[in-house]
Amino acid sequence: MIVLFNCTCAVPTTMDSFHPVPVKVNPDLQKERDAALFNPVELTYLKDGGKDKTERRRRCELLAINDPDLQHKDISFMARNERYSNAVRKAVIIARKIKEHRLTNMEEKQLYISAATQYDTYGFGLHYGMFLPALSAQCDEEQRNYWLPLAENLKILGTYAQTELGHGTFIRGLETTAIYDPKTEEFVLHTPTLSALKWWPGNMGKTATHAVVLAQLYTNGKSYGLHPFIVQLRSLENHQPLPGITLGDIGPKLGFHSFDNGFLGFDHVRIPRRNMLMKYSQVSPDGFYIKPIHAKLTYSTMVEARVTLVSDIAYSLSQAVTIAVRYSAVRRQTEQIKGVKEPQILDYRTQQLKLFPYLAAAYAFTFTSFVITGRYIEVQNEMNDGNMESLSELHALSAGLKAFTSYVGNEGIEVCRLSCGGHGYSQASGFPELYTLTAPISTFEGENTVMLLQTARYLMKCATTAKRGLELPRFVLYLSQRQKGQCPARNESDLLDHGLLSDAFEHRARRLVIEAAQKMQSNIGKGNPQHVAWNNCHMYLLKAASAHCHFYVVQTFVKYINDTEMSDAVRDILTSLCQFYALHGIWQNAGDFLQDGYMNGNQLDMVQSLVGKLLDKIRINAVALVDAFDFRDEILCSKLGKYDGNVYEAMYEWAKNSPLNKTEVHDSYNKYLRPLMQSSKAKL
Ligand SMILES: CC/C=C\C/C=C\C/C=C\C/C=C\C/C=C\C/C=C\CC/C=C/C(=O)SCCNC(=O)CCNC(=O)[C@H](O)C(C)(C)COP(=O)(O)OP(=O)(O)OC[C@H]1O[C@@H](n2cnc3c(N)ncnc32)[C@H](O)[C@@H]1OP(=O)(O)O
Ligand SMILES: Cc1cc2nc3c(=O)[nH]c(=O)nc-3n(C[C@H](O)[C@H](O)[C@H](O)COP(=O)(O)OP(=O)(O)OC[C@H]3O[C@@H](n4cnc5c(N)ncnc54)[C@H](O)[C@@H]3O)c2cc1C
Repeated sequence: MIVLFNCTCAVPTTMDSFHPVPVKVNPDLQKERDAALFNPVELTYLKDGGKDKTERRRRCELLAINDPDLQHKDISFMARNERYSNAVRKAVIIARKIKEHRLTNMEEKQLYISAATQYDTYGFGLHYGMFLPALSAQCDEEQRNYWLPLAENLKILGTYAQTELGHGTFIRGLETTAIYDPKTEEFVLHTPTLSALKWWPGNMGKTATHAVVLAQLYTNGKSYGLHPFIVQLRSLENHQPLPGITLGDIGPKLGFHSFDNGFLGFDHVRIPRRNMLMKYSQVSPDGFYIKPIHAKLTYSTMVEARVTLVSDIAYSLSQAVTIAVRYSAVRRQTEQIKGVKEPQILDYRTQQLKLFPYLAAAYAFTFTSFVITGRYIEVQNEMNDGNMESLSELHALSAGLKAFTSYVGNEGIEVCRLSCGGHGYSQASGFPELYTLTAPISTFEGENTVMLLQTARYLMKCATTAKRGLELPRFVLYLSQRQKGQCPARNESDLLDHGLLSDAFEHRARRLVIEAAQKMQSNIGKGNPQHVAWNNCHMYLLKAASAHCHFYVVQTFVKYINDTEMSDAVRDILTSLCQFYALHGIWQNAGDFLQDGYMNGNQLDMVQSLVGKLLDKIRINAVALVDAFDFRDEILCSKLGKYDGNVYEAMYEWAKNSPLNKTEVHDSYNKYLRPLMQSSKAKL
């Protein structure tokens, strides 16, 4: 390697550091680490749930990273076909290795998969991410006993086929039909129109042998709405599509290049009656329909996926800020005083204002993901006991948080990319892959606007319940409390109080929810039908749902700090980060806090001044805060975000591997350039 950058510092060799020693660390990055006011590893333990969990995670990651069978050239240099093939190859190896390493616990499997796939998609993502969860949630016991062992042992490979070419959001409008034929005790699956082709399901184009297909159930001449069916798509002998089934890949997308999102059509395909997943609703051999205990139980796979996506977005945003903060500590730009070294770009206030809100959000979303995952497990247990009471709450919470966090997460990743200037645009930065992997989270598993409107729908009902003085679930209890008048902050120190900040977001959410409910009422009062009133009020509803989610995140951050044991140093930095998250949120949404006079101009001035002051507190700890996420270089896959900060050498090495550099003179010179240049009459 040509050394273009001379480094002098060695990585600290504490017991807790897992980074390879002795690499030379960029001195600017080392200086940042030396100046930090807390030990990042303490925060790592906190985030992972304890030192033993951190160690277990690192062991799992190393198992994958050090495995020669899982190595390959950089995916940036692969064409799509090669990427797909590589993803499938790795998925097969991963499955074998998980058994060999006896990784039985789900968390360990996920850690291993994530380290093994690095920043590419997992070749069996839909199989494990949606097919298996759908089977687990929707099969009755006999079906579970039959299908789960086949799926778990990869004897069959599955996908989740719901969306159609003409219908994604409005799933009640899906066109694929499953008509019961009592004579043969079979369902006949059919795609009646072009727009009814299943379109988008991941791993369906080329990989899956089976699918959980969502189709409109008809029996005895009556329609009973959407139900899940397990359907074999390809032969288990030679992988050819079965008779009556049309399958293919939908072509290249913005990202997800290794993924075979597919299309699927049925031409009167017959499946046995017991291929309808019958945990909640059943069709008897003679065609009698038994309805589920809750109408929306068919949608439960999506709820689970939305909960998971909150963790995924927190993870991706953490990666983006890690890359951008480390690079900003290493990158120097624009001489300020003649002859004095250019400053680190991290010292520019504008750079801090770009990055620190997302650094704070990455922590806020991580803690939020813990809470929503916990709530999901609680509700799941209640539902297993036949109690469906909290399903609507969970739907509203997961839909809203999936949308709120993915909006911010996608925006944050793009801002982080921009904050790295030109190099952020290179695939070497890791941003293009990170961005395109996370961008569709705003769309899949429920388009974000639609999801926020679902949350709003629930909040409108709660507002009515509150008005009637009836009981509300814990997470919306605030709607039944009276507004607290004006913000009591008299000085900046008052504004740093977590309770006061949480109250401000609570006030804003309650006001916007009540306002949206009033707008709806007055719209309906004017004689508009419900759906027209709803459409007329979209802007209020969206704002109300978003403010509710924002409050939920602030409140969760505050509660996490209050309820969790940690050292004073870590508490101090998390407190600053939480204050910054909340104050920056107020500053960015100042209109909402001023609109009803809850805050005044003077208080807003103080908010702005505090945002500036907190930048300094975060600045000194910024590198340590991203180090605490504890991403190995092999997982971060970014030449800009390397732990040792030796960015320029890494970029140069990486560029040398570009396929265009295989020969000094490219073929196109002889084919095109030379004839052009030599045909010219002009002589040198
Ligand atoms: C060895 C290895 C072992 C282990 C490995 C472990 C892990 C594997 C590792 C990695 C894999 C991880 C991830 C996967 C990999 C990659 C991911 C890649 C791609 C992602 C895949 C993407 C998939 C999809 O996108 S699937 C399709 C998703 N589609 C949607 O989300 C559609 C959105 N639309 C809807 O949800 C609905 O139609 C609607 C918009 C909600 C409206 O529905 P509907 O019209 O029916 O309802 P109404 O509006 O009339 O409301 C009626 C009523 O129902 C309530 N409601 C609605 N939905 C729900 C619900 N879900 N639950 C509960 N209640 C619901 C609604 O609020 C109304 O209530 P009220 O009447 O009371 O008001
Ligand atoms: C990478 C990727 C992977 C996917 N994987 C799968 C998969 O494995 N299986 C699967 O079944 N599907 C999958 N999907 C499909 C995905 O779930 C849908 O695209 C998603 O649910 C959004 O639906 P849509 O495309 O119909 O969007 P649309 O609903 O057409 O959205 C377009 C616009 O219309 C607006 N809009 C729609 N309805 C309303 C409304 N009621 N009120 C206000 N505005 C509205 C939206 O806000 C948006 O702005 C995948 C999609 C992608 C991009």
